[in-house]
Amino acid sequence: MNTGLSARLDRISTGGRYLVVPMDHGITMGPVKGLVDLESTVDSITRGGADAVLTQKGVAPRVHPNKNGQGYIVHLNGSSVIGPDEEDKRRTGSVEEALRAGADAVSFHINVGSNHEPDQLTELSEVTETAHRLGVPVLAMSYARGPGVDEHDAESLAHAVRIAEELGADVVKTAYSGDADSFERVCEATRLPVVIAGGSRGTDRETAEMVRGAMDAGAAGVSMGRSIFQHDEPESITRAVSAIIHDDADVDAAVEAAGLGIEA
Ligand SMILES: CC(=O)[C@@H](O)[C@H](O)C[C@H](N)C(=O)O
Ligand SMILES: O=CC(=O)COP(=O)(O)O
Repeated sequence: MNTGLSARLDRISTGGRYLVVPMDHGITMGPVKGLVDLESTVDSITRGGADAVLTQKGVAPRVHPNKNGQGYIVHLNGSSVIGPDEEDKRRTGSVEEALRAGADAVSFHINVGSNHEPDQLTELSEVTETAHRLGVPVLAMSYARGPGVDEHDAESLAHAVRIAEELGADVVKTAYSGDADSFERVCEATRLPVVIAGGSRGTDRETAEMVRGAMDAGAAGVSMGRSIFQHDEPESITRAVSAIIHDDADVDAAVEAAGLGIEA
């Protein structure tokens, strides 16, 4: 048994449920709302109930003093929207660097269906080998993304999450298919805990309904970035999402308990 790996998984989750807030978008999108004052955002979302925050290695010194003892994941590849091909995620760090940056886990993004899929499958496989040798869990961000690929098609998402398991990941994140019935098919495709990305920010109710639907379909939580870190009240929206993930709250109770009853 890999005791280091399971101990570290416990640091980024609560009772097998995951509320991870990724903030690696500084490479993808630049210093967007919520990422300029990263320190304050990290403090708010960890006070609101996030199990872990996720960033690229360079900003680790800005994360640690503000994460209120919660978990930390370092992301190991990236690309930008102004670069030649956003789907071409390139390595930005190693597992060893992530450990030196104080990570409890690493994450790696693959675009299943893109022109870069072959290289990304090899790289994810290499990352899981190194990480497991060092007792470090791997969160695979496995998207169905590429020319002619429907990013929300349940069959494609099921294939994407299955690839993550086949390559040795411990947790897999993918996009939500849009409803609980179709997302059940995605969760059934793998034994891994499945967490959903949020995508671009919607209303509070839309965010809560997406999380509730995913949990009803068998998901283990979220790796939700923009819907949380771009919110005017990141601590409150984190509380709402946490109520659904950690306390099985329904949408109305979660939104109201977080003080978000009136839609912004
Ligand atoms: C900006 C996006 O479309 C996201 O889905 C990213 O691809 C996911 C990831 N967090 C990133 O910024 O690379
Ligand atoms: O790393 C990025 C994610 O996990 C998802 O980010 P989003 O902003 O919720 O799509």
